Parts: sequence; C-alpha cells; structure tokens
Amino acid sequence: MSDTESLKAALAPIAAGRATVRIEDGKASIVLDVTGLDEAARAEIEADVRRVAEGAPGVSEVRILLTSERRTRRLIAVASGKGGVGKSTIAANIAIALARRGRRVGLVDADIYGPSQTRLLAVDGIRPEARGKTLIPVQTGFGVPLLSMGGLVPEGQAIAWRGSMAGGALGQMVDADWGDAEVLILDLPPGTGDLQLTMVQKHKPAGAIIVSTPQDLALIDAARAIDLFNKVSVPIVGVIENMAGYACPHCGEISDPFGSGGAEAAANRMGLPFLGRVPLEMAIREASDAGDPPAAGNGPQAETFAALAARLDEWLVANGG
Ligand SMILES: Nc1ncnc2c1ncn2[C@@H]1O[C@H](COP(=O)(O)OP(=O)(O)OP(=O)(O)O)[C@@H](O)[C@H]1O
Repeated sequence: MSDTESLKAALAPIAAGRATVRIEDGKASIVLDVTGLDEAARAEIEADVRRVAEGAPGVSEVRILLTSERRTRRLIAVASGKGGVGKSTIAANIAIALARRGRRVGLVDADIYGPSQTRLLAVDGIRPEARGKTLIPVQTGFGVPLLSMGGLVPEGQAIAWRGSMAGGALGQMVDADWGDAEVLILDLPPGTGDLQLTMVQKHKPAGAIIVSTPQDLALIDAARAIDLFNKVSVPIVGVIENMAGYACPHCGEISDPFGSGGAEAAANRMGLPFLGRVPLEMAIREASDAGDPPAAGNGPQAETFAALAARLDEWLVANGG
C-alpha cells in the first residue's frame, strides 16, 4: 500500500467521504469537506485528521484545507397585523413540527416588544454564547436551536431597543452559527410599522406566514401585514387562523365564541393559500406557559401543528427543495 493509500485508510473512520488526500515528498495535502458541520464540529474533525496524518508513515508535514458547499438557508417569517393573536405560539410549534418531519430548523425570536420564545421552549435565562462576534444558538429540548432578543436584552429593557439597535441584533441572530439548519423560522414583532418593514427588507425572507384570529379587526390588521410583504415582494406561504373555535376542555366540543372561518374566507378573497386553523384551547395555553410546546407531544394539538408544518414543507419543496 502506498503512503497515500495507508493515510486514506487511517482517515476513513473519522472522515469517510470528506477527505481527499495526496502525499508528495513527505507533505500530506488534505482537502476536508466540512459541509453541514458547525464550527465546533469542524474544529474537532480538523484536529482529529491532523493528529492521524501527523502520525502516518511517510508524512513529515501536514496541510489541511477546509472546504464547504454554500448552503442556502431560507428564512420564513411568521407575522401578524396586531399583537396577542398567538403568532409566537404558532411560530414555536410550527418550527418544532417541521423539525419532527426531518427538516433542520432554527428559530429566531425578533419580537422586541414581547420576546417569549425562551419561555415557550423552556430555555429562559440561558444566554447564548458567542465565538468572536458570531452567536451560537441555544439548544432547546425540542430539536430546534433558538436565538431570541429575550436572550440578548436584559428583561425590562427590551422596549428601549428600537430601530437600528434591534436591526443590528436581528442581523447578528440571522448570521449566527446555525450549523446545518436549512430553515429559520423568524418570529417578527407584531404589527406593520417601519420596524417590521426594515427587518423584512433587510433580511428578505423566502416566504411569510400570516397569523390571524377570526375576528374582523384582526383580519383587517392581517390584510395590512399581507400588504407589507407584497410591498417588498416576499411571497405569502399562507394564512393560519388561530383561536378559531373554543375546544371545551371537558367534552372536546368546539364552539365559536369569536366566530370561525373568517381568516379562511379572507385568504380566499385575497387569493392566498389557507394553511389551517388552530382552536382556542386551554391545553395549548397551559402547555405553552409551562415550556412544554404541544407540537412536541403526541396529543391532538401535535397533529394540528404537524398538519400546518406539512403545508409549509410542501411550500418549501415547491419553492426550491
Ligand atoms: N390556540 C390557542 N389556544 C389557547 N391559547 C393560545 C392559543 N394561541 C395562543 N394562545 C395564548 O395566547 C397568548 C398570546 O399568545 P402569543 O404570545 O403567542 O401571541 P403573540 O401574537 O405572539 O403576541 P405578542 O403580540 O405578545 O407577540 C399566550 O398566553 C398563548 O399561550
């Protein structure tokens, strides 16, 4: 076996399919494909390869070149025309349900007015670490790493974070070390003001999901949110109707204190896809408050979010894979 062949064989257990090896005059040149690995994993595989190569027969010098295919990571914005319609709840649960389908998903909480994702995903109080200027998302127990304004801004000061500061923080979160995440779900601040417009213009999501309750007022606001995305040519993935019908915790019967179907009718009128509805359910609020997202469980709520994630997945496939 040549020196090159024996080095290849020695590297196989740690870098199979990733390393291209050449040895000339005792110099080993190794090209290492680190596509899909985060920075820590890249450093680890490089160190392992170097250690093995330096101990290989016929090798006096080792050069390693890291390469990686550029990944296109898509942002999906979750927006609402006004606050309190359940946008953050939907964003968290759809991210988890999408990850359960095998997609690699990250979650960015850009809601400076009420960052709630750290509570929803049970990582309250855990601040993200940084490597130089690069933030490292916080791992959650639900397969979805998270970066939140809530983790960056001391509690109570969020409201002072307006305009450019919030814009800068969002840029840092979007450009963080997301490893192999292919989709980032972006929980936008509620409303349709300059802040939202600037965020959307700057980061140009691949698509937007609009969350609305069935009430008329919320629907008018939802139409404004749709306008905002139209203005910057961001396609609407679809509309989700939240708090549609009240599911009785005792008998499961669904009644419609605020009406139901309004968002679907409005989506149809505007020629937009309707992704589905989530009932107003005590179990959703209780589980969310407890940091136990319903999409991660096995109950009927998990099925509701799985169906929404399936629609989003179809859209992702139809729009680039
Ligand atoms: N389908 C639902 N059934 C029951 N409670 C819900 C449902 N959706 C959301 N909630 C509850 O409503 C409240 C508001 O939800 P959430 O924080 O997700 O709204 P939001 O639109 O993101 O609000 P904000 O404007 O503060 O960002 C929370 O207490 C949440 O648990």
